Amino acid sequence: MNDYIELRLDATPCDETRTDILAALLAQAGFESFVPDETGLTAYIKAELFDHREIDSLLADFPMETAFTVSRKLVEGQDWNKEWEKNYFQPIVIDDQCVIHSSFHKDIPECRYDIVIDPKMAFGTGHHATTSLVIRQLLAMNLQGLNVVDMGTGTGILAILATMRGARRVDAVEIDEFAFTNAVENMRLNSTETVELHLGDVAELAKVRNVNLFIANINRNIITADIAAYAATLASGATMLLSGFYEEDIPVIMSAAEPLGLTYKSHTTLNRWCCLKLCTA
Ligand SMILES: C[S@@+](CC[C@H](N)C(=O)[O-])C[C@H]1O[C@@H](n2cnc3c(N)ncnc32)[C@H](O)[C@@H]1O
Repeated sequence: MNDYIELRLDATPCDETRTDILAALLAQAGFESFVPDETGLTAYIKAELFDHREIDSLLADFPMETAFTVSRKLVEGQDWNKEWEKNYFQPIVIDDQCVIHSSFHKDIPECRYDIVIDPKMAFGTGHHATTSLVIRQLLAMNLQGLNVVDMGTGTGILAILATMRGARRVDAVEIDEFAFTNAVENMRLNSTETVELHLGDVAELAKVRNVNLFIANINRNIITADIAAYAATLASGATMLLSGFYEEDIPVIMSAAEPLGLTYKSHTTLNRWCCLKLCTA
């Protein structure tokens, strides 16, 4: 278990745009986990990767007029995950249909779909806008009998829900070894071990074909770089759900998608984040 630095950044003024930008910049600097609140953001990085000069220059170049107060402390590895989970991951209900909670939670609201996630360091508890936007789409669609890909599965949350919603085959791909291991555990917790988990990147799609629903909640740059390989897996009449980017990024995504025969169907947004639905002919 690693020791972590807990970095606390209070922003004045503070709003969701600022904490989102801050989290994105800190992610590039190696931070792994982010807990935004009304006054700022708490973020975590492995102690050996922490470089205060990088934080100073990142804040100096922050793109919006903002004053920051910064403090940090060392969090020893042993209890870190447990602390984080207990303090910050509360059960969440989406569209009155789907509850996501951890195995240690008590008094869980009853819902048609009950997903257990012990996230450790992986992304995907349903609390981030991008995850919940995709979950809402999955709850609204008929997934019965579909072949599904979940690219960038993180905790496996979307692959788990797709399986619960009746998908026939679900392939889930994750590049990060830690998240992959966590997804394996979460599949077991939800009895969804039928999900075919792949450790790797877009190259894992080489043998995947005839996909009816392709989900990728990653980020704009990876999606635009890899979308041709995503499109190559699709059956006719397939749907693609893309997230992990802002509404203003839609034209960039569409300029990569349209030459591949993918057309715009609709999009939903939450806190500027976007879930884009595309379809093939
Ligand atoms: C934003 S998280 C989404 C997690 C989960 N699917 C959700 O919706 O909450 C993106 C995930 O994609 C993974 N990832 C990043 N680049 C990737 C790539 N090129 N191929 C596969 N997975 C990737 C990250 O490690 C991370 O777990």
